[in-house]
Amino acid sequence: MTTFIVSLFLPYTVDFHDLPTPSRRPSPPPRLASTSRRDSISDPQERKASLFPVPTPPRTPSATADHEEFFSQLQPSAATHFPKPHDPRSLVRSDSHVPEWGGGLFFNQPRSRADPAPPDTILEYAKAQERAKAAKIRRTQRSPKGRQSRDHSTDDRPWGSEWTVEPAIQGNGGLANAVRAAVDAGSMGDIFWVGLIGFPTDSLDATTKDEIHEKLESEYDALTVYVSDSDLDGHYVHYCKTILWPVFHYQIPDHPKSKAYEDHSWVYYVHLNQAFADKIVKSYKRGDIIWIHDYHLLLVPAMIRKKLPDAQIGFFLHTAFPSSEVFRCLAVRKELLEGMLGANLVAFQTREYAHHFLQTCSRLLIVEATEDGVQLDHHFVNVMSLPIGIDPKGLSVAREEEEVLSWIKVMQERYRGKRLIVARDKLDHVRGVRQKLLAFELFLNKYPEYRDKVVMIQVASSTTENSELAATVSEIVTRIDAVHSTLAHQPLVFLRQDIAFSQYLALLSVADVLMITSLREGMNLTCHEFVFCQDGKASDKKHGPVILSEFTGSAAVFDGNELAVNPWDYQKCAEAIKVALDMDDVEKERRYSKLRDVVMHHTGEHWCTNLTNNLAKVHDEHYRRDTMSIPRLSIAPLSEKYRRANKRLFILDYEGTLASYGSVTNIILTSPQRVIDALSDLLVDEKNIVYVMSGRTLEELELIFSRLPNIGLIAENGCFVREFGGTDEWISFADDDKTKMWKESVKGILQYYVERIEGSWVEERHCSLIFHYEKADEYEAANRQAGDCANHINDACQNQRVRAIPTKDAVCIEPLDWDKGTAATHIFNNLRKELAPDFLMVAGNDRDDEVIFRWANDMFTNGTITDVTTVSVGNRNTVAMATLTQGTTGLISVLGRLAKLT
Ligand SMILES: O=P(O)(O)OC[C@H]1O[C@H](O[C@H]2O[C@H](CO)[C@@H](O)[C@H](O)[C@H]2O)[C@H](O)[C@@H](O)[C@@H]1O
Repeated sequence: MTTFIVSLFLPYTVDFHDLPTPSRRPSPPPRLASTSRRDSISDPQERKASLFPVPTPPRTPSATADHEEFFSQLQPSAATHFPKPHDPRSLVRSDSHVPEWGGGLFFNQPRSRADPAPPDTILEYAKAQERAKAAKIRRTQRSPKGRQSRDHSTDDRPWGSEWTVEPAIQGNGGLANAVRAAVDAGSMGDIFWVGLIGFPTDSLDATTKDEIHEKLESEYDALTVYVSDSDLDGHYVHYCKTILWPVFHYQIPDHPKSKAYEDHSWVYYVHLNQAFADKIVKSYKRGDIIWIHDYHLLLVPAMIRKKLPDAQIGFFLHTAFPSSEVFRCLAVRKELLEGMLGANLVAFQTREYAHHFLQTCSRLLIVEATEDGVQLDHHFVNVMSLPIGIDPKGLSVAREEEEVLSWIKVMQERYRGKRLIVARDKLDHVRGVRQKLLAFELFLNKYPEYRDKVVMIQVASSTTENSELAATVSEIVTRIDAVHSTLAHQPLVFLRQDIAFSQYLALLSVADVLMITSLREGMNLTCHEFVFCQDGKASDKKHGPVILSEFTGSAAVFDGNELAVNPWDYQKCAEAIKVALDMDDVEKERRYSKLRDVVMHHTGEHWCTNLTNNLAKVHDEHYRRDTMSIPRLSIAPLSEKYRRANKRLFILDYEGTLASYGSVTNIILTSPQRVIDALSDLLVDEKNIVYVMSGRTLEELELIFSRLPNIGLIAENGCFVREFGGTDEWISFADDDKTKMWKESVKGILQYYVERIEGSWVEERHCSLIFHYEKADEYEAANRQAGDCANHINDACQNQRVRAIPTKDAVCIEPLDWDKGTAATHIFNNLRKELAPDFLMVAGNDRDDEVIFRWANDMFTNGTITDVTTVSVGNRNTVAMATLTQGTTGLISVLGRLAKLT
């Protein structure tokens, strides 16, 4: 059994050695400040000028230039980008920030043969297509037979004779580190990476491609997908980067260029996704697990599902998932959702993104979405959230490296007496660098007393795609420098290029504050790395605070222990800087220990292992259900029974059966109006007696069903019954004194868990107690403790005739003697003789409905009721006679069809 980790880029690439390297430079060892350029200046005047440069004209601030030189002692190259440049399997940066795709930045690699300039209009696009076609024909005519791919119309260099496998610069470093950590810990088994090799490959001949494929497959457990340069360009540079990436980060592209491109680049997106699906299908063996990652490959799950109906497929989205109102702006939107829904399990970084996805499916695909997933016509797709994390073990080794330790010393010396605010972001609109600089500028204006004491070091690698943003940012940098720099101090160090890995770790270690102001971001592993590096093992203990945009996934996991900011609120961001700098040690410590707990618990390894376990579980449930012989509810025989009946009794569960789960006042995913309409249609027929059963209190049920005064109700899972026919009275089965006693004992136990699980709480109903932990800070830990809590109560309260049942995000404690089955018995026994039904239909969806299914099945087998139908809505294993996989919508439509029969 192998797990395929499918991601756009492999964690490996290839460096060709038969050509000169464009930007590779030998990496000098870190030098202490005394060896830096300005310290070598002997003339004191000149030295002073160098130390304290005067503000310079716009766009070339000298302060920055000075610092750039300082940091460029290890200017990024393959040798400085990775902690272990010659070990392709080693830890990499979580966030790679490659400024240019396919630019041959660190390695000798071919350039793209696709048309580099994105046409502005559809007309230009059509012309470009024509040109490309003609060029292809010319190339084919020139090439010798069988070697069509080896043509060099744009690049005649012979790529191929000598190359080595190197760690990839492109791609998702966080994913690579997480998988590696899980494999090393032995929790993943065999894996195969599936992805692109990280550069355009049209210039490679077939033999070289085969050789690379073979080496990566046999020595690096990696399957290379080859696509044409134009497919890759259209997919990545255009559809992904100009359409999906902005939209997923709440930036609706309305630039004319984007609009013109939308329809055309979609084709390339499809092609590339298909190439990935084909590769996986070809390599798949029964029992293999397929994990597809991120927004580049949204269509792959459904493409694989088409060919491999039983495969175990998981999909994880690393970016944010926007609200349905934003997602629906995409021209091709249903296809994207349907593509993702080919998986058994679709997972997100946070609950918010998962919830957005559920709502989007519900609204755009008109399917039923519950908290657990999406109910499609023939199957259920589970949806969950699980935040990715870093690899503390790997990072711990990396920061012990001599180079990192030297840089820590260098920086401590260089910035002695200053408070350092640091950040490393790609200069992309979504990272909010502009907003951060404006907030910093405001901070300097508002609090001049800090001007000489604070330095913000902002590393921001830019791309040509974002030249407008780069220019705007440059202006702000220049302004800050011109206004706030003095002879002795420059408060802003703005680096327009990336820094070496060792410098990055050193910077995180010596900083006082980290400031991240992304306008949206799936997670932000830089924060996690900062927290890890602040523990004082490699440098002085810092335990510095994190100023973090509330729009990042990391803010959701840090849960208020960061200094959360809205990046558009410059005033508040400026204040947050002050709060961070003024924070006393006790408060720092309090926050830091919480942040560190999160970082050390939500590691990449934990993420990988949990995703794999969850996928196995849901796949097993889906598969088991499919192979079980419980028939689907068949409407024709049910209609026949309905027609011939003289009196019909319906007992229908509410949440999860008639309506999706939700609070009484806020039922988001399914409107109860449809439920009310369906039930009132049934109630029109005098032959029908209808009861709704629920775990909710009598007051809640009265509220929900206020418009159906005749309806019978079963509240608190069988502890109360309001009889059919329009009475206001409730029959209570439980003894008040006994209830009071057991509640006292159970509350004592629950108190223990409430104190230990932050965010948990106890809801008291008339005859039951519910221990809720859906908002717990540490959800996984809470989940485990909830299991203990249930066992604890079941052991301790045996004599009090109560039981604790773990349900989703809660433990329900209720009396043993009263349940939906006993309520149904009561109802049936009390029906007057002339109302005795010869038709019974019971519908439920959860394990607490099994008892009433059993009761109803018995009524049929012992001949008490002629026609009985028990239906389980959803996909669980059940004793019901039939299942209804279309979910609540399916049940409502069945009831609607019955109500129309005469
Ligand atoms: O720029 P791309 O090649 O399109 O890749 C997108 C980004 O992927 C990685 O970030 C994503 O995954 C991270 C880990 O789960 C998460 O923290 C981040 O929010 C996601 O966007 C990669 O780290 C970025 O450099 C890429 O830009």
